Amino acid sequence: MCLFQLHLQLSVSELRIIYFNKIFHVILGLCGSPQRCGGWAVGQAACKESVGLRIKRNRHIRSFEEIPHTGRNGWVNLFTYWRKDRFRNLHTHMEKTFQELGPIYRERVGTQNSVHILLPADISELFRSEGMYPERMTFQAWATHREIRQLRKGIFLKNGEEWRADRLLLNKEVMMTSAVRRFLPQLNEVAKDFCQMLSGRRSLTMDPYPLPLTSLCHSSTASCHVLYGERIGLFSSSPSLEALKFISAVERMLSTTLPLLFLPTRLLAKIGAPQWTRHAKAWDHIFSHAETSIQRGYQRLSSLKAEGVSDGGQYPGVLGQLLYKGQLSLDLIKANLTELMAGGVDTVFLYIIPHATGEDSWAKAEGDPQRALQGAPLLKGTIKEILRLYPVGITVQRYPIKDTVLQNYHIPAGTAVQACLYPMGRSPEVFPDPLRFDPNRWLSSREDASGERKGGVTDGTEAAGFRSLAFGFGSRQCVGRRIAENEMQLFLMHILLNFRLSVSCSEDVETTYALILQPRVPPMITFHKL
Ligand code: HEM
Repeated sequence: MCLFQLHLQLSVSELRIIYFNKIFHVILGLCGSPQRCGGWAVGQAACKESVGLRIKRNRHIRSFEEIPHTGRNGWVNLFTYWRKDRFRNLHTHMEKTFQELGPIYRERVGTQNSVHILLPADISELFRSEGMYPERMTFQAWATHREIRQLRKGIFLKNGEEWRADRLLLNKEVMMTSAVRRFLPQLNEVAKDFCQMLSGRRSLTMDPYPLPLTSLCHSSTASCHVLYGERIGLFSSSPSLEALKFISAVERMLSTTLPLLFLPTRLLAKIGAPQWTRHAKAWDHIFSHAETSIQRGYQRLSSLKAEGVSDGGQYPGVLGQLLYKGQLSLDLIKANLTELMAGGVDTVFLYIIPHATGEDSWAKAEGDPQRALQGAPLLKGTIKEILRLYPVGITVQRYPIKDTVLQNYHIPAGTAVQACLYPMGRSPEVFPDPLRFDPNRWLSSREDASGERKGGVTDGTEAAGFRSLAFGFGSRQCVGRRIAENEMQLFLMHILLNFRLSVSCSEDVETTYALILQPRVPPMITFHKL
């Protein structure tokens, strides 16, 4: 699942963030709270050693029960969540709780009990105990929908060997460098067409409310082009009804997921509760859209094959690649592409308000999108910086497969642990001057564990690689990552090549959480044709 949130504003000499400029409290030090753990610094130092070593050397590992917590009764907590409308402010609630309790805390909400961490050293420790088949917390409502409708699950919902088998096949189509090379021209074409669509007038001011829709249109068009090898028809003056209905179904699916997170979905389904019915109907629509696209793609490829016509070297989309290879059944192709398509659409809120970065990589690359992106490190840094401050998904969750130690507390195998990205991105312990928007902080030459560049690094440990985690980490990280990153960078590059942008006001813009992090009110943006 996923969404782009780019929100910058021009300044004379540097890119400066303005969109979400609410000043949040920085993470406080450790002193004061009686529940606070033995020491943040101690824990960080300890995490540089292996868990095994620490267990031997440190005779004072504290018990799980001693981890600072927000209250023992999950139902009282759930009631407080509801009373204080905390579901929509989960990210700021987490940030405040870290400030009060230190770098690790437990929270029980309803029947869910999880440990929260934010320091890269601890997240790197969590990564080391995730095993060969990493698992996330499940969206039970999504799983219930597949079970009730007797549909196959895709990688988002699968676990164990079944997940790994599908995931390895999909990695070849969307994550590997050879795959990226194949689909870059599709993404480039969509980004160019989007600019073309905006180019009709010398200057165009976009109302905040259609803007998210426009962004969704861009992202879904890009994902659709890569996944199915066809355009979804959203960039014309009269976008196709089918495409608009699909987008609205994805929006409904997302907005109805959150309230179902802490409720027994099977029971709700049995009694036909309206919350459930709305959710299930939205998924039904998403599946029927995928079915139609797959049928169309299948027929197109079959007729080309029957006529002995080659595709002329044209990329047939992930669908075509999977069909040609025949390693996944049609049911599984459908299950996975539906999840990929929903994942690709739900995220893209692209509010890019930058000034020209001074990078002339496009001219130097002579129209080759791959070369252009390679020559534009600041674009990459910009995207990372935005996702640092406004991660789409506010946490990444794992269940360690072996007992581990975090911040000197014993964490039994199987505990739900949430790496909290939003508080991490704003922590001065992790990023110097965290509220400053500075893409340059990512321009270091060092690489992290996933081959990505590190940013604003404050120490030289392996954990330094665990700072840019908006796409998750390890083998379960976002499978759409390469699509998303390249789509965002190309979009940003084409916008910069064609427009100067400005934002009408510099007032604070607050964020809200609705399964993904969103702006409460998107800003008004003007595109001035260059
Ligand atoms: C800004 C864009 C995006 C962000 C920030 C994002 C973020 C994430 C995150 C944090 C995860 C969980 C990773 C983990 O547990 O370690 C995830 C998983 C996933 N994402 Fe994305 N995503 C984005 C775009 C996309 C796109 C474009 C697609 C599809 C084309 C996609 C499809 C998926 C799928 C299918 C999974 C589940 C992978 C698995 O369980 O193996 N995402 N995403």
